[in-house]
Amino acid sequence: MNSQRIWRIGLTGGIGSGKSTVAGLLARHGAAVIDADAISRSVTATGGRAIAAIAQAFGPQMVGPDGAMDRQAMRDRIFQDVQAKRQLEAIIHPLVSQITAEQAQHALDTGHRCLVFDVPLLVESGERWRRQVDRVLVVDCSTDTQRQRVMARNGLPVQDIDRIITQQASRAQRLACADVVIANESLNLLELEAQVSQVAADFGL
Ligand SMILES: CC(C)(COP(=O)(O)OP(=O)(O)OC[C@H]1O[C@@H](n2cnc3c(N)ncnc32)[C@H](O)[C@@H]1O)[C@@H](O)C(=O)NCCC(=O)NCCS
Ligand SMILES: Nc1ncnc2c1ncn2[C@@H]1O[C@H](COP(=O)(O)OP(=O)(O)OP(=O)(O)O)[C@@H](O)[C@H]1O
Repeated sequence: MNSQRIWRIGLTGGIGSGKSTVAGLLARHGAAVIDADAISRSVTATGGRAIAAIAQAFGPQMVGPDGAMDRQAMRDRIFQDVQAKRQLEAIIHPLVSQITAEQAQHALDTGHRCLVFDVPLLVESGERWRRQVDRVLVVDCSTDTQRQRVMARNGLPVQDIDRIITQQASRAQRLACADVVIANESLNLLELEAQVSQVAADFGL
């Protein structure tokens, strides 16, 4: 493929699929990674741009004494109440879009030719994200592997993980949107690196 062209890659996958790991590997190949989860965390951290709106919509108890959103309380709330989830997304997603666009412009200005948008909810967003990217790269694994990885990573109880998984697009829906799939199942990290190197080469990295 032409190494001079600009590639905008939408990287997505279910919770614990390995998106951030793949994003980190693509960054090592020279991609500029724009991480929607990290931006979402920054706007809900102490002094973040979403804090005032969150306190207004959910009550001041949803903001801790440090001025950051109480993430555990919010997780417990939104994955049990679809209305609350929509309300939080309506506050956070426009900010994420705005900061994403700023970071993408900065990446282009500093000479990057491959931009990777790490967006957990790319498929769920319908056309909103898909029309902004040239290719959709899905990191895929079984639901059981998702559970095991998330439990090992942050000790979330399995019923909480399952609640999140059921609120996300299904594996089949995600695969139906994919232009490229990284099958991150029964692979050790070296084997994953090899798959990512192949994908990176296809995008001029
Ligand atoms: C629910 C929150 C408080 C949980 O925080 P926590 O620190 O436990 O997890 P973290 O932010 O690292 O997210 C982990 C994963 O949860 C899943 N997840 C997060 N938000 C959502 C959501 N709105 N719908 C479905 N899955 C979600 C994603 O797979 C994500 O990668 C937080 O994720 C949040 O503020 N979510 C709303 C904003 C959002 O939609 N973020 C997703 C991408 S912009
Ligand atoms: N092939 C693999 N072998 C072993 N561990 C892996 C592999 N892929 C990912 N992991 C581990 O699984 C966990 C989840 O991976 P990662 O954080 O990249 O997923 P994610 O899709 O970004 O998750 P989330 O949506 O929750 O942010 C991490 O601890 C990571 O190190």
